[in-house]
Amino acid sequence: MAAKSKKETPLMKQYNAIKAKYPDALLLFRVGDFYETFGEDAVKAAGILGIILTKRGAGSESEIELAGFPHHSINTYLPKLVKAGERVAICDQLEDPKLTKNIVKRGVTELVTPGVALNDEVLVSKSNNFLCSVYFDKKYIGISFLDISTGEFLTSQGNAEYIDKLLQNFNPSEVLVSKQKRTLFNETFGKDFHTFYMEDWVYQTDYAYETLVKHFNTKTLKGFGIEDLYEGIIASGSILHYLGETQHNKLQHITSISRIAEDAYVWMDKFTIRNLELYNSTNNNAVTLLNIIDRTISPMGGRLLKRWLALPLKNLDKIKQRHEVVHYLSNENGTLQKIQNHIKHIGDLERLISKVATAKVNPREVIQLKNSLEAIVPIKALATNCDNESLKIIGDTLQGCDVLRAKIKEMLYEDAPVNVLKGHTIAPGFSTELDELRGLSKSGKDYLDKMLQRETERTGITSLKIDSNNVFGYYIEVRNTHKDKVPESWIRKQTLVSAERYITEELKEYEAKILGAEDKIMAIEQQLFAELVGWMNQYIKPVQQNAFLIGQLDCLCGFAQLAKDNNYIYPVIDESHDLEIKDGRHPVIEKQLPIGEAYIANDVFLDRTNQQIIMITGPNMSGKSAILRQTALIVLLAQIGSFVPAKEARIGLVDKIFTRVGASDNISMGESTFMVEMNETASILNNISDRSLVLLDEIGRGTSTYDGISIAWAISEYLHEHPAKPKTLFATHYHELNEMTETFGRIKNYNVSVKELKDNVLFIRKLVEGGSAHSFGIHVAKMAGMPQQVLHRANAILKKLEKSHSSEELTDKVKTLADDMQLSFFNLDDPLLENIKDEILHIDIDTLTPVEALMKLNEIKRMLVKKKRA
Ligand SMILES: Nc1ncnc2c1ncn2[C@@H]1O[C@H](COP(=O)(O)OP(=O)(O)OP(=O)(O)O)[C@@H](O)[C@H]1O
Repeated sequence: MAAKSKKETPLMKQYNAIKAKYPDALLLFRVGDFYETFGEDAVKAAGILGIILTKRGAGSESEIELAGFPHHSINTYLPKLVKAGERVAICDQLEDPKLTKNIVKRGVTELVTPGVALNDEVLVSKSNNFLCSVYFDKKYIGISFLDISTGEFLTSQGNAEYIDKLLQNFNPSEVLVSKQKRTLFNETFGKDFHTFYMEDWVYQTDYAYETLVKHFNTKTLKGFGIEDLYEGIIASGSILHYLGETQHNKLQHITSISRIAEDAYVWMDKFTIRNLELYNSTNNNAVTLLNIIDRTISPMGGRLLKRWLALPLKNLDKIKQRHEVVHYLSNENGTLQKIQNHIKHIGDLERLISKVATAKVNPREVIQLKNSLEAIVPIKALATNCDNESLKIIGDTLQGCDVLRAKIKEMLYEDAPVNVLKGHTIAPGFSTELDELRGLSKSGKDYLDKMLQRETERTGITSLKIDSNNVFGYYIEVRNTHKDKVPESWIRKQTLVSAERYITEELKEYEAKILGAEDKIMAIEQQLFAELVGWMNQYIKPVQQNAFLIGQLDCLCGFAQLAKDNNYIYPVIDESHDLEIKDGRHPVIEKQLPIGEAYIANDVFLDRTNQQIIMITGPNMSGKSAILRQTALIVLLAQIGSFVPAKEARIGLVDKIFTRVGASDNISMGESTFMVEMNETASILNNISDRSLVLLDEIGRGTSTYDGISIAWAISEYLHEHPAKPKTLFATHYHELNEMTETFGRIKNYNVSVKELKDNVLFIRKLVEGGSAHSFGIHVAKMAGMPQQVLHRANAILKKLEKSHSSEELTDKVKTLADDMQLSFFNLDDPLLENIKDEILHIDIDTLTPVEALMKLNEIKRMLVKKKRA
């Protein structure tokens, strides 16, 4: 809020006027060498940054909270504010304070928000930082994503489920929504996103279209293939509008917009992405698939791999091309190593060139850009000479950018500084004027050295020193012991404890030359550097293209490296509907096992004629979920172009992967867990295709046993009878479902084998044909340290239950058993407990003294301790 007071100083008046324009941003107000915050902003900033909160005009009527930091610390403090979710308006001095008698003109030069950041400290190198905009229309929802730090701009449209999935995949840092759709957005997509609400008028077709064609300088949007995306266009236009509002007007690096083609990629809904823990996990410490497979070296590769993982391919040729490159590179170790070594020297090309476009690049970064492009030269040569078509194309398409590199080399010192004002930016030989001034400045300094020598000899003062400070420039310093030898012509300027400082006519003359030259040098260096950056803008597209190609190459090299390190194989991928995995492994679990423990590989075969649905039973912890997930992950890895953890794999192209895990700890949005589970499952049943892979893990367990069995049965039956005949793996505790094979020909029973020992089970973890007779939950309870009495009782109940056959009988049994349980709480089978019970019942409380009571208690305790030791 703006600070209000009757006695407003001119500065506060200016502050309040600017703040009123940015009411929802935290305003950093430049005053001299400081950025100040006032009022509520100051309270917030002090809290987030841990800086001191003081008061301006303390005690007076215009008292207001104040917190600030030195302007040069902006890169330390700004990211902290943005990471804390603040929108930060940076208000700078727009004129040189020395040149005006009035109050300095100030204005907001940039509005930094979580989705619009170019600052290295805010950005994570291997992650995109997407700003997103969502537009709700009657039929579809439009969405667009823009990463201003890399220039990527994408759009799409679809139903709520699809948009939800995209939001999950792209994980935007900030989502723009029209003010009027605030509630609708929260209801549809939840409240986890950092949202900003814009005026409704921004979301209009004509305005959006105009904004986009104006930005791209085209007549239509046809060339981008998004012309018919009515809702997508509105969402995209609104993003550009927002960038304008936040003072981001240098956007030449946003060179195109592309459509996220829904049909081109494997459909995975958000539950599946979550369940498979592809790149996020509900458990922060959990290792994700991305952690295991990411062998990329460059930031571009890291970001692209995430995208590939979110959008696995459905196009057979494209998948095969990637596999062929991985195959080639994993066999050509020398080439792989060489390419990877060169990639190590490539910086974040995409973000560097974006900084060029936004004029935020510094000299050192331009050198980095040049060196990165230099590292591409040998990569281009290696790829072009490869014996693989796709690599050759990458090699041919990579741009040498010779002129750009030569120009940077010609213009800049190799060790140019971060700050152009530090000097030593423009290389010698580029500008005659600059070289002359540098010569002058240097000769001026040489002259001073000579002068010092001459004066020392003339005066006989041995400790004579020439130095300079900000107050009176160059001076000669004489220690007190030699004061009497100072010539009369010298003018005394300053007296220190042990020395005096003088100036001379000659000294001042040369000072003017040196300082004048230095000021000019600085101005010329700044100007030439700005010219270079402006000139570099013509290279935005080729550099972006290089960045993309290097990202691809990096991902493919990463896959080859992964295949070698983790023993992955070349999967066969075809148009069939079969899925045949021999000795498949879970890529993440196999890496997490304790040393010495080997992952037990398993075969899985599914088709649409004989074995469409596999019903997997087995005790808890036996590895059912692992088999389900590894099957999905193997398919997914194959379709992003990677090799897979198996001995052999033949995969008929999959177009949708669904996984559902029965609700247990899955409570969300206030609905009952069972309801959530059923909703999620319903969405599968409504979307299946003949190329879908469905994985159901303990579906139905969120309700009572009989409900659960009935629902699981009905779902399996539906999937079996559905004309699409989707390939399905169903893990369940309900061994009753094994009976389905009698009626449904394409359902097959398997179980994850275990060996039953006397009173324990040994997990073999092999998937074998056949159902299992009962659940082993009690054994797991034992392993978990459940008290003996409970285990004992559970076994007794289980035995009785297993004897029953009809469901009615079963229900009756369960009921009587429950009654039994209540009545006989004390009637535990343990003879010791019986003894204790007797002891207690025989105590005559009326005649018992306190000491006797304690002794009795001690006796009981001893009985128990004895038992425990035995
Ligand atoms: N094939 C395997 N080889 C080695 N260890 C395995 C294998 N499969 C699973 N495990 C280990 O066993 C643990 C339990 O596996 P998983 O969660 O798949 O069991 P589950 O049968 O689904 O259990 P629940 O029914 O309780 O969900 C895993 O976390 C993993 O550590």
